[in-house]
Order: sequence, then structure tokens, then C-alpha cells
Amino acid sequence: MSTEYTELEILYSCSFWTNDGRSPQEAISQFVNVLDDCYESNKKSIACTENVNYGGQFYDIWGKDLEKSEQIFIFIHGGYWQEGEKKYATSMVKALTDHGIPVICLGYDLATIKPLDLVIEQVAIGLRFIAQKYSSANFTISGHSAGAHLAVKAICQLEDTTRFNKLALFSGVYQLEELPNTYIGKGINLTEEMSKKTSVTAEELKSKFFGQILILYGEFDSPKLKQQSEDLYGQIENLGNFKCQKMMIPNEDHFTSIENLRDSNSNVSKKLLKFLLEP
Ligand SMILES: N[C@@H](CC(=O)c1ccccc1NC=O)C(=O)O
Repeated sequence: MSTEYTELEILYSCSFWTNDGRSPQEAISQFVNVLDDCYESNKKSIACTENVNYGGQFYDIWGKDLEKSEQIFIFIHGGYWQEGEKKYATSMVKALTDHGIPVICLGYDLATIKPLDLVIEQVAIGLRFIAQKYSSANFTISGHSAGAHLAVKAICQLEDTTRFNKLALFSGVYQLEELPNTYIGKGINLTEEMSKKTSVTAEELKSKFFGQILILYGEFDSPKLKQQSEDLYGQIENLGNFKCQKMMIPNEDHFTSIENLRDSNSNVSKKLLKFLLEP
């Protein structure tokens, strides 16, 4: 383990925690390679409209019969708001489009070029745009890691969330107050004030969102992220009238849980499909 990192930074560093002892570098390179392969093979077999413009950014939409779709899945990639791209967010596309659910992979400006609250606002602009464009659909908003955070915060910015009826959150980070003095926070100039403003509260979610929530994390996810998922679930559960479930996915880490969405028979895919297909 590198001595360049503080104890707190290590607890938040997803790639330091793996299910098979592979190194942080190996975890990241495996993730990038698997997701690259997914993207290339999806491109060969699944209809896709790439780079639809919204609010200064772009999304890709995978699947057919988009206008007639009753349900569309929107996925927001992770990378601690400073790395990643929508191309690395297509592992679930095959399983979902096989079940007739189109997938939107939403790109967004990284918080290295604008403050995090404006990134959240941009994602909210994307959600409004998509709701207007696919007017017969309901939506599941989903995200991984920092993308799960953006999913929750963006939905809280919407005026009308009626058609956004499911949230599927993979290994999210929801409380940002500890991040300003870490390499993660410094990478996006996260001030104390911004970290407070952009942290998730169960109360704001409850005041805006009325659907079902699935909170997932890997058995080998980083300790801080596991705790944050448990805490969010606990807070929501205490609020009562929410349909919220959580699942610790056995044997998976922060990266393999997303990689294994490419296999429709994996635990994580089966759980996601059940959540999407049940009323
Ligand atoms: N520098 C981070 C990268 C990371 O956490 C990450 C990379 C890709 C997708 C999601 C990630 N985590 C949260 O957004 C790490 O290696 O721990």
C-alpha cells in the first residue's frame, strides 16, 4: 500500500479494495478493458444513437422502438466526478435491451471544469430533456459510485418526478463532508461548503421522490462506501413510507459488480432485472 495516501484516503479509494487481491492498478485496468470490450461488442449487435446533445453534453441511447418504450433505463458513470466517460457505462446494455428496456448512458461535464453543484444541475437538465423527448416512458435512474450520487442529487432538483419511478444505486458515495482534504476532493476543488451542499439527505430525497429504491454494494467494496450505502438505507428506512431495498452482492468489489452486469446470469444482473421487471 502506498504511503502517499492518508488512512482516510485509502478508506475511500475504491481500487484499494478488491475481491481477489489484485492491485489498484490491476483493478482499474481490468475495469477499463472489460468495459471497453463491452462497448465494442455492444456496438456490433445493438442499435445505438450516439452523442445526442443536451445541455452542453451528450448521451448515447441503446435499443429499439424508443418512442414506444414504456420503460427506459438511464445510467450515470462513476469516477469520483473527475474521471470516466459514458463509454465505460454500457455493461448492462445487452441484458436490458434483451428484455426490451432501452438504455441511456448519460455523459456529463467532469467537476474538474465546473463546480459540482453545476454538474448536478447539468444532469438534472439531461433528465428533463429525456423525459420530454421520450414522452411515453417511465424511467429508472441508475448510477455507479459518484454516478449514484449524481442520480440522487439530480432527481432532487426536478420539479416533477412522476415518471422517474425507480432508482438503482450501485456502490454510491452520498456524504461528501470528509472529502475536501483528500486527493479526491482536491481533484475537483471541493470546498467544505460545496461538500455540505452536495451531500445527500434522506429528507430531500423523500420530499422529491416517490418511487422504489434499490441500494447495492459489493461485499469487497471500500469500507467507507459500504458504510455510506448502509447509512443511506438506514435513514430512508427510518422515514417510513419508502419502498427501499438493499443488497450486499457477495464476492463482488467496486468494479466487478459493474463488470458482471455483462453476464445476464450474474447475481447482480438478476437482482437488477428483477427490480426493473417487477411492477
Ligand atoms: N481513483 C479512484 C477511481 C475510482 O474510484 C473510480 C473509478 C472508476 C469508476 C468509479 C470510481 N469510483 C467512484 O466514482 C480509485 O482508484 O479508487
